[in-house]
Amino acid sequence: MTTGLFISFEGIDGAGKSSHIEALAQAFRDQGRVVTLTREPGGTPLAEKLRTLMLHDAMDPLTEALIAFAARRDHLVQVIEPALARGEVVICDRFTDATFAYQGAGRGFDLGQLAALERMVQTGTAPQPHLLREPDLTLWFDLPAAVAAERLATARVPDRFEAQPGEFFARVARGYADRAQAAPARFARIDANASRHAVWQQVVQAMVRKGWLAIMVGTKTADTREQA
Ligand SMILES: Nc1ncnc2c1ncn2[C@@H]1O[C@H](COP(=O)(O)OP(=O)(O)O)[C@@H](O)[C@H]1O
Ligand SMILES: Cc1cn([C@H]2C[C@H](O)[C@@H](COP(=O)(O)OP(=O)(O)O)O2)c(=O)[nH]c1=O
Repeated sequence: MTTGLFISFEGIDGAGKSSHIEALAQAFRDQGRVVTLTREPGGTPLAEKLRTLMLHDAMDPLTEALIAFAARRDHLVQVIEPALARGEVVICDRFTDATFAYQGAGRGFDLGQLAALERMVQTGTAPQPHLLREPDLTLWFDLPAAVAAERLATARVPDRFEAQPGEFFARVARGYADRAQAAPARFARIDANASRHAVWQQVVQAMVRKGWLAIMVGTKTADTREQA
């Protein structure tokens, strides 16, 4: 049977992830793979309720971190692990790196305690009892906070996170950089300060380097898909 793949997209709000997630899912489908496209917080009925609370209700950093991990546990058990067991490609808009970047670096919550929660929540869900479930690859959309803020200024009504000041996103961006430095084999850095087409090319190259997509997919860009 085909081995499942777990791919996460990460980056500060406005980095441009959403523009490419569906295009990547389609590229895998074009090559005959079944794709589960999902997101965090969210991905199950319970986790989507927790997402609504997290994005709109005021709370302290510990509550925020616990809600993120509670939603993640349900998502892992109900959706991610079963899809990986079926050999599917799971593409997830954010995962645990977001908790380290937003609740850790952004809000200042203790990173050691987050690591303990990560172990508790992400161990024991996979068939291998001691495996800490993590993405096989994380596409990190790296963009200066000031550029992301310019992009978001006209884009949409801000939620609790998007309404944060520039310094918050500068800290979150550093949080992502620290996570990437700590696990370089898992991260593919995408220079998000480029045209949509150039960003898409980098996404495809990251997949080709892993041997997960054939090179021909790179001829289809997120732009051409949007126009289709
Ligand atoms: N490469 C790019 N260059 C300029 N603007 C972009 C680019 N990619 C996305 N955008 C725009 O920036 C905003 C945020 O993009 P989005 O994909 O929603 O980011 P994210 O999902 O990372 O928060 C949107 O208005 C989008 O149209
Ligand atoms: C997964 C996760 C997301 N978040 C935040 C980051 C985002 O601001 C927000 C939702 O992410 P996202 O789905 O990217 O929002 P949008 O649909 O507006 O593009 O939740 C955390 O703070 N901690 C987490 O663990």
